[in-house]
Amino acid sequence: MVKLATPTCARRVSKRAWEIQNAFDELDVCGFESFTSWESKDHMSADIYHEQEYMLEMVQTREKSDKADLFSSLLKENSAGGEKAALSVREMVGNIFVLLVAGHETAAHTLCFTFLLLALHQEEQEKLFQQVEGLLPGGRAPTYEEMPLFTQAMAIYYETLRMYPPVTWIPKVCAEDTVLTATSADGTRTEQVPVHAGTNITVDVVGLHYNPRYWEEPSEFKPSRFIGEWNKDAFIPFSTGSHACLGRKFFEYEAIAILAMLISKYQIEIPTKDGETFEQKKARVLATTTAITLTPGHIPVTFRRRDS
Ligand code: HEM
Repeated sequence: MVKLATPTCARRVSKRAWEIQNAFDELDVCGFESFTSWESKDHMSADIYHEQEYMLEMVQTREKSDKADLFSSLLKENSAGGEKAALSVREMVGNIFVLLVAGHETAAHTLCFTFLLLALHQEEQEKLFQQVEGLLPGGRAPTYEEMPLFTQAMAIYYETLRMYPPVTWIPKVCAEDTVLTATSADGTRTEQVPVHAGTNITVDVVGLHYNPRYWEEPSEFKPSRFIGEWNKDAFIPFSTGSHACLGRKFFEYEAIAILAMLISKYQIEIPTKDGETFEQKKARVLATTTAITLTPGHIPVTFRRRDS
C-alpha cells in the first residue's frame, strides 16, 4: 500500500481551477483556516475577484428570496441555527464555492454524457424505463431509502463515469519513500520502481478505467458490468482514500432522482444525419474536450414525451 497525500493544490484540475482555489483557500474553503484578507483583491486576478463578488451577491439575493433549492435551504438552515451555530458569510461563500466548482460541473457533465449514451443505446434506455415504471409508476422522485432498488440507473451512471470520468487524472504527492511494482500490459513482466517522498504522482483515472486487465471490452458501453460483483479498486471516478469525493452520495442520489423522473416521462433521442453509420454517429456524439473537467460537445438532444 502506497501512502499518497493530497497536495495543497488538491483540486487543481486546470490552471483556472487552481487560481480560484488559491483565492478561496483564504476563505476557509474545505476547512482551510488560513484566512488573511479576503476583501483584498491584491492577490487575485480580476475575474476571480469578480467571481467572489458574484458569490457574495448570490448570498445577498437569495437571503431575500423564497426559492426552495439547495442554496436557499443552506441559507435558511444557517440563519435558523442561531448566532453560535451560524456560518459566517465567508464560510457561506466557501460552501457555495465547493458546490459550484467541485459539485456542479462534474455532475452536469456526467448527466450530459449519460443522456448521450442513452440516446445512442436505446436498448439500455428501454431496460431503465421498464425498471423505473415497475418501481415508481407515475414518475415521482425516489426517496433516499429507495435508491438501492434502482440498479439500472446506478449501473448506467457508473458505466458513464467509467468511460467518461469528469476528473481524468488526480494529482497526489507521495508521503513516504516506497517502491511501486509496474506490470507490463500482458501481465508477464514486472519492474520495481522506487518512488521518493515528495514526488508528484498523477493517478491516471482514464488509464485504469480502460485497462482490459480489469474491464472486458473497455470501449463498449455495458452497464450490466456494474450489476452483481465488479472490481471496486479499478473504478475511481470519485478518487479513493481519505480525500475521496465528499459529494459522492449527494451526486448519486441526485443522479438517480433526475434519471428516474426524466426517463419515466421522456424518451431521449439524437437524430441520425443522412447516410451516417452508427460508428460515425457515436464518434460525433461522444467527442470530448477537456476544460476544467472532461466536457461533452454541443449535441442537440430530443426529449420526446412518452405519452405523445
Ligand atoms: C459526478 C460527480 C462527481 C465526481 C466525478 C467527483 C469527483 C471528485 C474527485 C476525483 C475528487 C478528488 C479527490 C482527491 O483529491 O483524491 C473530488 C473531491 C471533492 N468533491 Fe467531488 N465529484 C463529484 C461530485 C461532487 C459533488 C456533487 C460535491 C458536493 C456537493 C463534491 C464535493 C467534493 C469535495 C468537497 C471534494 C474534496 C474532498 C477532499 O479533498 O477531502 N463532489 N471529487
